[in-house]
Amino acid sequence: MAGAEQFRSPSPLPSYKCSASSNDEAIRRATITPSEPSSLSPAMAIEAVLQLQPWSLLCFTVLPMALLWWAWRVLESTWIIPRRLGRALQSQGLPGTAYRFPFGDLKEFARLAAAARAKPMPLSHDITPRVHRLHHNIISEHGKIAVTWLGPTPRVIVNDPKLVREILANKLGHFRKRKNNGIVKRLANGLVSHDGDKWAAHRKIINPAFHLEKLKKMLPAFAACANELVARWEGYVESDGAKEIDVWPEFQNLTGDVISRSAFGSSFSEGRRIFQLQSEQAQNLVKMINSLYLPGFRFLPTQLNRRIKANAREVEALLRGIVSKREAAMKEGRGNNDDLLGLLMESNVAETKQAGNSKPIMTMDDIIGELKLFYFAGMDTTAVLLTWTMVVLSVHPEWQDRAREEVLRVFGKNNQPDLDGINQLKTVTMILYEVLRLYPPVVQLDRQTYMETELGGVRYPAGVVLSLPIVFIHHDKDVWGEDADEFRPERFADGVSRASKLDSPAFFPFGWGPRICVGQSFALVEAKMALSSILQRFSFGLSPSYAHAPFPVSTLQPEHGAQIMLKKL
Ligand code: HEM
Repeated sequence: MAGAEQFRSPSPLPSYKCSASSNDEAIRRATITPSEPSSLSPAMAIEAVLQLQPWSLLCFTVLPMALLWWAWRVLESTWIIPRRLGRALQSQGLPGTAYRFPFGDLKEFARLAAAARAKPMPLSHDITPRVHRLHHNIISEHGKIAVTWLGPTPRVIVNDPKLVREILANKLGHFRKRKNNGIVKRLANGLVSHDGDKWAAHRKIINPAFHLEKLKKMLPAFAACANELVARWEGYVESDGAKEIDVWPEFQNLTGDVISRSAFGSSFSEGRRIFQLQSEQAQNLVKMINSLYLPGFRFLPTQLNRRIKANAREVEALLRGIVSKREAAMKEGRGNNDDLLGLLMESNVAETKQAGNSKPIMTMDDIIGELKLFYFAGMDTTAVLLTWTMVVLSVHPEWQDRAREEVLRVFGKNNQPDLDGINQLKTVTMILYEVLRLYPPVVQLDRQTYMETELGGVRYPAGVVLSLPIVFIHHDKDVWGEDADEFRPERFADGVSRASKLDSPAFFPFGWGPRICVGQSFALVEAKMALSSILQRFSFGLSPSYAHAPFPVSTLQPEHGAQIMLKKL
C-alpha cells in the first residue's frame, strides 16, 4: 500500500497498517518505533483508533477482529469442544470409535455409503446393512451404546429402546432437538425447528387441528384425492391386462394433494403449486447436502442457491396470499374452519384469548412456517409408507388377499371408505404398523444433551449429540425375536405395546414423548383411505424391473423407484 506506515500497539491491540494520506494526524500520534514502546499509552492508542476514517477502521480493526473471532469459533466447535466431549465420554469407558477423530470415520462412512449406493440389494426386509452402514457396523462391533465421530462431531449412538424412550420422553428437560441448519429452517420454519416456550405455545395451538374428531371434517378431501388416484390408474390399465406403474411419484403427488386440499379447502389449486415448489425445494436440499456443503456456502450466488431462494419467495407469496384472504374472511364472519388452516387460525384466536394477550400468539409468519412444515413433514413420509406397503404386499400376496377381504367386508366393492369403517380395519392397521417397523420413513432421530445428565449409568456432558437409530431398533432380534427381519403383521395383533419381546414399546416410527409426530393420525387415516381404495379396485405384484434399494434421503425412499404391476379386479 503506497505510503503506508506501521504502528505497533500494546497488547491486546494487534499491529495495524493504515493509509498515511487519510490519517496523517492519527498516525503521527500513534506511530512509535520499536525502540520507544513505552511511550504509547492505552489512551493514545484508543484516541488514534477513534480518529481513523470509518473505512480504515473497518478494514484494520473490525474486520480482523471479526475474522479472528470467526476462526476461534470454528476451531472451538470443530476441535476444542468435540475433543473435550470425546475425552469425557472415553474416560467413562464408553465403547466405540472415539479415538478415530476426526477423519477416520468420515473416510469409512464415504466408503460404505458408496458401496451401499452401488448396487441394489436382494429383496429382503433386512435393510440395515444398506441403511446407515457406518452406525450398523459400529453397533455390531461395540454394542448398543457406542461413541463415534461423524467428521468433527462426536456422537453417541443409542440403540437401546429403554434409553431411547427416556431420551425422547425428556422428563427432566435435559435433551433438546439438535439445531437444524439454516436451510431446513428456511424451508420450513415450524414446530420441528422450535424449542422451549415457543415450541410449547405452537404445539398447544396445532394439536387440536389434528384431533381425530377434526380429521372427520377433512375426510372428503382425503377421499377426493384417493378417488383421483385410482381413477387415473384405471385409465392407465387396460381391462384385461396388467400395467407397470412407478408408485413412488404417484404417492408423492397423492400426499401433496391431500395436504393441499385438507390445509386450504377451496384454495386447493394454489396449494398444489405450493406442494410442487416444496417438493422441488426438498430435492434441492438433498442436492445441496450431497454437494460439498460448507458453512456460508448457501450465501454464494450459485444456480442452486438462486433457485432455492426463488422457490422460497414464491411459496411465501402464495401462502401469504392464502392466509391474508382467510384472515379477511374470518373478520367478516365467513371463515371456513373445516380445513387445517381454518382450524389452526381458530385455535390461535382461542389460545390468544385464553392467555389474555393483545397480540396473536402465532403471527402470520409463524402460521406460514407451520403450513410449509406440514408439506415438508407430511408428504414424503406418508408417500414412502404407502410405497413400501405396495412393495411388501406384492411380495406377500397372502397378506394382500387378507387386507382386500377385510376392505371388501367393511366397505364393499364401490362404497367410499369413511372414518367409522376405517377404524374397523384391523388387518390393514397391522400391515401398516409392520411396514412402519421394517421401513420407518424417518430412520433416525437426533437429540443433544442440553446440560450434564446421566443416562444408563454414564454421565454425559452438555452438548453431546445422541443418534437414535430407529431403523436398527426396529430390526433388533433381541427386541423383536429371531424373525425381526421378516414381514409378520400378526405380531401387532394385540397392539403396539405387545408386539415386541420387551414388556414396553420399542416401536418409534412417529417418535415418542412430547415431540411425537403431530400428524400421525392424519397420516394413518390418509394411508388407510388410499390403500382401501386401491385394494377395492386392483390386485398387484412386483414388476421385473423393480430393484430393491431402500435409501435414506430425508426419508427412507426407494432409490430406483417402485415399479408395480397393476391389474384391474
Ligand atoms: C407416515 C407418516 C409420518 C411419519 C412416519 C412421521 C414421522 C415423524 C417423526 C418421527 C417425528 C418426530 C421427530 C422428532 O422427534 O425429532 C415427526 C414430527 C412431526 N411430524 Fe410427522 N410423520 C408422518 C406424517 C406427518 C404428517 C402427515 C404431518 C402433518 C401434516 C406431520 C407433521 C409433523 C410435525 C409438525 C412434527 C413436529 C412435531 C414437534 O416437533 O412437536 N407428520 N413426524
